[in-house]
Amino acid sequence: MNKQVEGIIVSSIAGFYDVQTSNGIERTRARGIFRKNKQKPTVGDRVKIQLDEHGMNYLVEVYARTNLIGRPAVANVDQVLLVISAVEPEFSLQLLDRYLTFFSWQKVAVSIYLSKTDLVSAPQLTEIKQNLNYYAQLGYQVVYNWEDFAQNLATIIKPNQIWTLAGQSGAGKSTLINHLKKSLKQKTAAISSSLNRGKHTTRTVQLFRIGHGYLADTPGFSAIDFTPIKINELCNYFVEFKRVSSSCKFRGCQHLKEPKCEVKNLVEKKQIKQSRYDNYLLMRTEIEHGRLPEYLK
Ligand SMILES: Nc1nc2c(ncn2[C@@H]2O[C@H](COP(=O)(O)OP(=O)(O)OP(=O)(O)O)[C@@H](O)[C@H]2O)c(=O)[nH]1
Ligand SMILES: [Zn+2]
Repeated sequence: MNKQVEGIIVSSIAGFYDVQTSNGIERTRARGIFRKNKQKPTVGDRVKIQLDEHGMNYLVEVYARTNLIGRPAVANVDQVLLVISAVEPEFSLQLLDRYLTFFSWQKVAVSIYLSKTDLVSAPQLTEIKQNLNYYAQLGYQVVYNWEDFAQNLATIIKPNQIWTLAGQSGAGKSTLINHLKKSLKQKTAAISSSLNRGKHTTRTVQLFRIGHGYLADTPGFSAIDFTPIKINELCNYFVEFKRVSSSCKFRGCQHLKEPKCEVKNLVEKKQIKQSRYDNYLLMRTEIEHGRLPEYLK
């Protein structure tokens, strides 16, 4: 008898998909129907598989995705661990706002990890922390110390959540993954040793089990493009603008030249950070021109 079970694709190699089920990992192949429909099963996809006692398991259904982000792509990302460096590359609020806006649009929660704190002076670090405090107050988790974070990861990552890393090139994503992998070695060993990989197969991205959730093992992505965002919706992805926008006089207020705008009012009162507002205007211009600035290509 054939049995159908559900699971999550944790890695894909040369046409095979490894699916974590409640009974461990099953190696499967995709049915031809996926190729015909130009639907490419992807790591992170929630799927239904058919187990065959003769050893050929098939992936029979891919459930609708909440999102598909990164390079290599991961589906159904719940949370991004955004790596921002204190220096090399220089700490940038503009960059931070770009990422936060992009992920807000993609309906992905974000935790912020500040890397390279060891390379800046105490006053520089204090200034950066003051800036990041604003974001902590908005509700973003801010992490300064990966050791603490690694220790608590199993409880921070909720059951079946999928986490991935993002951040500028050189920010320290690979370094962080390596730290985390080392400190989680015992817990992640199960997946790696249960699969005997061919030597010359191309690997894409693999999900590691952490507690009852998953973390992608590759750095995710550095460049983002939010020019597909509709310009009139951009303000909804700035969480503090969105929260107060019902107090603006006009419905659908874009917080530009409209009278009695609560966002502008709070910027003036310094309750909304000036740089957030400035970056909002910059992103509007960018969407209008429909292109990525040179330095992010
Ligand atoms: N001193 C110090 N160096 C760091 C830290 N994190 C990363 N680095 C260094 O910064 C450089 C870039 O780090 P990576 O981890 O390769 O950065 P990445 O984000 O994976 O970069 P891409 O692969 O280009 O996207 C490496 O030389 C790291 O050793 C840190 O916390 N402190
Ligand atoms: Zn307004």
